[in-house]
Amino acid sequence: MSSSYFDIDDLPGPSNRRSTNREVYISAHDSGYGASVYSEEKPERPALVSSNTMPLTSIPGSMLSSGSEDTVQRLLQYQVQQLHYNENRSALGRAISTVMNMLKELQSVNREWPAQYPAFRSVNAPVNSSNIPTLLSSDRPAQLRRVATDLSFPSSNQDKATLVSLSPSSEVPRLMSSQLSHEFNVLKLDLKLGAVSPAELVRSLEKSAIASLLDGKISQALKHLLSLRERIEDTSSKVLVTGDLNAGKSTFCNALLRRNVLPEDQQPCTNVFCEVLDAQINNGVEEVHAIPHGSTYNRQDERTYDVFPLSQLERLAVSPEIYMLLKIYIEDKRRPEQSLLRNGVVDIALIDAPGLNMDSMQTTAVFARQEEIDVVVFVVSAENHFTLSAKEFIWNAAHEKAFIFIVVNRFDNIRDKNRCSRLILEQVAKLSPRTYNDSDDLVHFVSSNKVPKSYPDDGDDGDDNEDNGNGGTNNNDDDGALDFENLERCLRNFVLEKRAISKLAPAKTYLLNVLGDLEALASYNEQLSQNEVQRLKDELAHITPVYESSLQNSVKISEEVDSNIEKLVTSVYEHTRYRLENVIAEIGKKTYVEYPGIFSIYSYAADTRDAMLHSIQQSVVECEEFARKRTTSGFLVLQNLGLQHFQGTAYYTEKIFNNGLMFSRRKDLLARGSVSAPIEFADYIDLDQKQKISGLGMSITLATAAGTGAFGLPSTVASGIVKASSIVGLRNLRKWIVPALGLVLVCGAVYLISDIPNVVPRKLAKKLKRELESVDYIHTNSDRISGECRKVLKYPAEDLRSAFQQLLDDKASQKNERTRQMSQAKESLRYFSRLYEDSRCNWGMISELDLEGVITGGSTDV
Ligand SMILES: Nc1nc2c(ncn2[C@@H]2O[C@H](COP(=O)(O)OP(=O)(O)OP(=O)(O)O)[C@@H](O)[C@H]2O)c(=O)[nH]1
Repeated sequence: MSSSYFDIDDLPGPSNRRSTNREVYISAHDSGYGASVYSEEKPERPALVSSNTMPLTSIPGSMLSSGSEDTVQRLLQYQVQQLHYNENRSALGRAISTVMNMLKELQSVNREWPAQYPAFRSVNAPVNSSNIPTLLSSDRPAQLRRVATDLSFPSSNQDKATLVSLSPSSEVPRLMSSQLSHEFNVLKLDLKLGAVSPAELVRSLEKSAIASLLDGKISQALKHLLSLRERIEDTSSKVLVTGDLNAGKSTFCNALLRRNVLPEDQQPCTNVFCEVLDAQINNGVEEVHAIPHGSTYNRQDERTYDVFPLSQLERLAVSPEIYMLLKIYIEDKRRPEQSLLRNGVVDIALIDAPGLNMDSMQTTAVFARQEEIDVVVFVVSAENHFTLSAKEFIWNAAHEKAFIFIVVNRFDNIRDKNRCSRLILEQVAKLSPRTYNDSDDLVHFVSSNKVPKSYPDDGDDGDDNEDNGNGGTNNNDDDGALDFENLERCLRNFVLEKRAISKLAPAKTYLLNVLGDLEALASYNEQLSQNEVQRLKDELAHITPVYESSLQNSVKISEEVDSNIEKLVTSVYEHTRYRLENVIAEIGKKTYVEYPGIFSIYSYAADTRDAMLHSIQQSVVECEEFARKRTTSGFLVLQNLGLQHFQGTAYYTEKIFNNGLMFSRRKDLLARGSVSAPIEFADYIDLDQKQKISGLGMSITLATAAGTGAFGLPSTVASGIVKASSIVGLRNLRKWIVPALGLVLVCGAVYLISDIPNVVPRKLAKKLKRELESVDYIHTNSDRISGECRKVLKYPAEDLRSAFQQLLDDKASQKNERTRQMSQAKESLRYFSRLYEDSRCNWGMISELDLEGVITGGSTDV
């Protein structure tokens, strides 16, 4: 039996190499719930969908013993089918868990490192990127696959999309042109904003905004997977019976149930959807649960429905204004192989829909599209053939891939049965060629009111086996019963087969779509991560040597700068010391001011002292000037170093050096008046012993010379006097001593006074030297001047060092940042590679699940 009974010719064409292959899958496996994805290579991973052995529903011994060989064989087939169904169901259940875990992991990864999302470009949109031609050069037409489990076809104006990169061309993954040129299904972002194309939007949106949109999509997918899991775990199956007004839908349902449950009338009588279920579900109690509009039915909660006895059904079925659905629990006492509701394999619920008219059409169409409806049985009156509403409904259903089983009822009223069936089949062929091809299984001509009921007491009016008077009957009752039995068998098979498809196929298709999207997303991000790792590697390869050489330079230059500054400082110190030592050693050795005479000796001394101090101070100024020059040249050397390494960068800025500001704070001691050398009386007289003696000797000599000279006595006379004194005796000598001493004193005084011009400079020089020595003047000044050089040069040196430090800090932070990014990119690469492999592998395994494999083919085998 084919998998789909209506045309799939209008499915979109293949979109790319992989999609092309997937199309093979689609055409072979599409069950009307959207296309699938395809993997060329067989997965190598351990089987996600390993065989599972669900216990077979045991066949009651009574059935085996009481049933015919045919019945036993049929039951065995049901069991095998059920086993296959269970295997697929549990495999899909596990696959759903696996994919949910993958999605959850992606969600958490995406929150930490936003995943990149490829942009799609409409094939009609202008191409402006240089990498686009490769994307468009593919010889396949772009296409869309249907999204998720949505039954509707994509409209013709839906985006036909091709992938384009949102990254710079250097980062364009190589896979994009070949493998990613399809649009996402489940994880497709809803990017529609006026005239802006999704591709432009993707490009313009922040990475984080894309990530949060993707996050939302993942959450939706997780939710949907949960509902799919619930769906595949649901063991029941729902059959919707619909058709024209008065076609005999209720009668057909009753015939299937072998019991008059639903109200039948020549007048339209079913206005509310009636769902007939096995009373076992309702603890074996036969009753009606009428669900009012707006209420969500929960059998455990009586507030969600009203309870009525079965006898009230006729009244309830015509109260659409109060109730939207009637759940009718009835007991089917027939054997499982006969019962439809409780057949030992699957719990089937029959839903009798109101007859189709313009009002009910939409509602029924929506109802038929519901996920839980596994099969739609369309009842058409053999007398009326297909009405317009019927054609419209079947046409739409065909396009929506709902599975339709056609029952041509009231066949007993037809005289020329062959002509009738030929005409009806011709109509079916036009409406749905596939259904026509399988018409043996899918189109049945019956007379529902001729089916004998097991419960004649259920309000049966007794005309079950009689003509209802609507026309003559040429139908042989036995033939009719056989026809109906055949219909039942086909319907049962059809339900079982379609249940596998309607319940499991959406899960399979959705999983394949999610995995296809994950694979594409992973592949894209894997490639981006690879590019990122390579880019970071290149950057690190560039940054690391720069950092290391900057570090070495920085240490070397810092040491050089320190040593050069110290050399300069030492040279300035030594120069200053040498200069001051010389100057100080020389003071007192020359005449500084003219001696103005005995009456101005104080000013003479003061002027001499000031001149001496000035000469010292002058040399200090010269030393400072020398230091300024040396410091300026030192500054320039440092600045050149800075410019050499950092010109044009923000690390170093050129500065102007004003050496005139040097020594403005720390003044020379003399300038500060610390060395004052006050003038004292002693500064005029040199009482030094040696000087004194020599002075006195000199004065005697002078006195002698003066005496003799003054008194006109020759020196020989004087010595003669001395000799004479020794001859003349002490008395005579006494007469001479006083005048002689007076003479000596006068001579001494004359000498001292005359020596003042010499004594003052000498004494002051001595005094100054002593005072300068006491304050360690030479060292202090040398230290002050050289220290100022060090202090001043400290600033450009610091600037240079800080420039190096900033450069190093920058390089170090760049290096650290790149290293951090690298580890992230590697982590991301690992993750996306794994996601890619897992997605591919799981996709391959799920795609191999054959949901219909065991079906033995409708009525022919059973
Ligand atoms: N002769 C004949 N009459 C039938 C057959 N099936 C149903 N009827 C009669 O057709 C009339 C309508 O049957 P219903 O089962 O109420 O039809 P329906 O399609 O459920 O009606 P609405 O739901 O109200 O649209 C009843 O009088 C039935 O007895 C049949 O196979 N042969």
